[in-house]
Amino acid sequence: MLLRLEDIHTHYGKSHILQGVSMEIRKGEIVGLLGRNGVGKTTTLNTVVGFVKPSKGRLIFNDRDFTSYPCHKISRMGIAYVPQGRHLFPQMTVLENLKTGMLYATGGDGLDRVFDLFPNLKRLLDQKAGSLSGGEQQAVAISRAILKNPEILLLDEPTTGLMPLFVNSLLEIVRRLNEEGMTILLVEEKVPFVLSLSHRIYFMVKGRIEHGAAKEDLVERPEVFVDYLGVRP
Ligand SMILES: Nc1ncnc2c1ncn2[C@@H]1O[C@H](COP(=O)(O)OP(=O)(O)OP(=O)(O)O)[C@@H](O)[C@H]1O
Repeated sequence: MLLRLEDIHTHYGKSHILQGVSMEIRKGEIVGLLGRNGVGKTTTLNTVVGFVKPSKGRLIFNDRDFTSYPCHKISRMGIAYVPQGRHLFPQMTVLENLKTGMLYATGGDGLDRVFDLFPNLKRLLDQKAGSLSGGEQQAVAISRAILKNPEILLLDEPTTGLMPLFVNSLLEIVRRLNEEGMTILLVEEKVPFVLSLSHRIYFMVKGRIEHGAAKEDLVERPEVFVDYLGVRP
């Protein structure tokens, strides 16, 4: 098992947001995390990367308990995050943004790999990140995350604000990263996107994982999506 969440409880002040989240992600998988707005998907990712500390439960990565680790140590361990909204530095150039991802770089082919995945980035290096299109910004955000050569990449709503053409190329990029060995945890509201990519999907309801199933099982039982999300895939 690469990443395991064991009975995770997370609070924001007095609000008890995660109420016992347990899930497992095996090496090499793409795992989707679905749920209605506000059930705690982003909080789950924020808890894994150490932005917020759980009040109860354990986080395990490669058999190591990292529940109490600070963010930078979690990042260095091999967990990368592309947050919702991308969080680039808009006034900095693309290259400067990428360099922030190289601070803790542990190896890999660095920028060559990024240009291989996103050839267009090469001619945008001197442009301010804030001037780029949504698709280009997403490319920078993903590139910055994978420069650390992580074992697992957490993606939060990566298709938000992308034109359909970019959504398709993002799908191919995520698939390719996975084929090259990267494990992916994907939070995304576009169900067809998640269904197309994921090997397994977890369904979250009010701060808990209520259901988890392999993609093949879900394809045959679309009513599961209605039960947990209120939509058909
Ligand atoms: N910093 C915060 N302080 C207090 N409450 C928060 C904070 N961030 C999120 N919440 C609350 O925690 C709950 C879960 O939010 P979260 O963003 O994890 O949900 P989500 O499933 O990712 O939903 P969405 O798809 O809307 O992003 C929501 O009720 C939200 O209002």
